[in-house]
Amino acid sequence: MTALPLSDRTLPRHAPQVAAPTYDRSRVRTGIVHFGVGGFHRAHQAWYLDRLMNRGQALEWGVCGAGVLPADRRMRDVLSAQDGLYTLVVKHPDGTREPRIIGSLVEYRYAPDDPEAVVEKLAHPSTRIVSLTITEGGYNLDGSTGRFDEDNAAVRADLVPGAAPGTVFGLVTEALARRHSRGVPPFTVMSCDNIPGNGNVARQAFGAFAALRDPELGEWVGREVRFPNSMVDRITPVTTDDDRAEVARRYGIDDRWPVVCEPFSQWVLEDSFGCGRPAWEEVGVQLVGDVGPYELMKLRLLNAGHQALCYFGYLAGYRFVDDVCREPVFAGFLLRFMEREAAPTLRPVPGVDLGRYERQLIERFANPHVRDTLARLCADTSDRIPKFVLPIVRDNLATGGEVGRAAAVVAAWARYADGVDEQGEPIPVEDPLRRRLTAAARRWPEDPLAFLAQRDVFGELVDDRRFTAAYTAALASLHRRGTRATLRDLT
Ligand SMILES: NC(=O)c1ccc[n+]([C@@H]2O[C@H](COP(=O)([O-])OP(=O)(O)OC[C@H]3O[C@@H](n4cnc5c(N)ncnc54)[C@H](O)[C@@H]3O)[C@@H](O)[C@H]2O)c1
Ligand SMILES: O=P(O)(O)OC[C@@H](O)[C@@H](O)[C@H](O)[C@H](O)CO
Repeated sequence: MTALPLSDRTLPRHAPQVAAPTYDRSRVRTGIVHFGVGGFHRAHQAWYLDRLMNRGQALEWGVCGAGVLPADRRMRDVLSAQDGLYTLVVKHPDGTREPRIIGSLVEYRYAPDDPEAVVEKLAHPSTRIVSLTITEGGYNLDGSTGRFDEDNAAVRADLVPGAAPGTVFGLVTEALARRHSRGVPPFTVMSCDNIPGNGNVARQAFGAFAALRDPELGEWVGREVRFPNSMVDRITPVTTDDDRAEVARRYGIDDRWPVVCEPFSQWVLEDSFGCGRPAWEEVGVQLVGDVGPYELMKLRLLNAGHQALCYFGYLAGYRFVDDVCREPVFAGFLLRFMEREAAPTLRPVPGVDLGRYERQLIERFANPHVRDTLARLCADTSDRIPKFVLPIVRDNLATGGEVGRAAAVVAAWARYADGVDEQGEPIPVEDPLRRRLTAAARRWPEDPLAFLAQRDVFGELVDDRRFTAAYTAALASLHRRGTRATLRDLT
């Protein structure tokens, strides 16, 4: 089958083969500006909106994507060639595929092309929500103090009076300032990143930036802007050339950037919006007063669980999540970590059986068609382990709970950061702190605590005897006996 490019013009020719928007896209107006259009936004929020639009609702809640980083130029080019359309392929564990062309993303702006246009888009009263998936590192908070890093060069450049804004903070704050002076109510800022208290974190980051610009503006942002917390969940791997080829071969769509994901999807959202919101509850989103218990459950079981799998798996020579997860020694360790260390730190979650949730996670990770890579999970660890794993350790240290498996996860990161796997293959460590991490990791065995002594990452953990004993034992075992033997002792 010859694949046909995807655009509004070709949509009627694709629609008979693949589910496609049943709504008239020319009637969709933008009500949301989303920063960080990557795989996840397109598999999750944009999908929920598309479902509403297919029911004839939410046509005033179309998405205008926005990018600020050089890497976003590619998204700009693809989405402009495809009129914002893309194919989402849901991959079921039995091999069934569910393709759908998503139409809720109707505009895209790459901020460096025209920052003023992005600011005016944000300042326009029709923009009522600004949503974010800018990654854990995107909030520019210092890892050890949790404070907004005002020494960041891009942030400093955005604080120069009259400078064209380049960061998400500069763009959003300039727009809020204009709305304030024009008497337009502020939009809601909705973080959809995997961060404990993501709304609170966004409030802190945007509030701090606004206060640095103008204390009165900072005070207004803190008082008037809503920052709902949320728990978001759908495993969305990085799109590969094989995914593109498969979409062309199976569905005849020449899509330059499709998205693949698992069937499971969950979104628990704090119902706190200043200027209205789409009726997301009609398509399965849980709108609640307190997201806290759901969010802790997901971050400490799923995301920390990913961390409890990925370094061990990678060191042992695996490259895909499902392959590791089908090996009893790795899956057994993961289950024990969840049951004995993560779950005891959780609050009761309304309507959820945690044991079932844990087993379901292992089934989700083991889906052989999603082909999520360990490399994706192993990237940017210095932004992940402190947010997903260390809070579990701190809670357990405080209550006398078990910490041996979490200590082994941290040791596995140290062994991974060393840069060579158990087969002697080099590891392409991707982390903003890579040089320093690798240098510290390579000080083993002379200085077994060198890695953990990085207080900006681990805080006070290096001073805790119970934790350091478990950590040094696991690290020595990983170096001397390897992952499998180490994990066997811990399951
Ligand atoms: N992929 C998943 O399975 C998944 C699931 C749940 C939640 N999430 C959340 O979504 C985030 C993005 O995941 P993804 O899979 O879409 O990744 P991705 O790499 O496809 O997209 C990340 C986007 O964030 C932008 N970004 C990164 N740093 C930024 C910064 N400093 N300022 C502004 N924009 C920045 C990038 O330019 C890109 O547009 C994750 O970090 C996580 O918090 C992802
Ligand atoms: O995307 P991150 O960096 O927050 O974490 C990596 C994965 O654990 C994460 O993307 C999960 O796949 C996702 O949170 C599932 O909903």
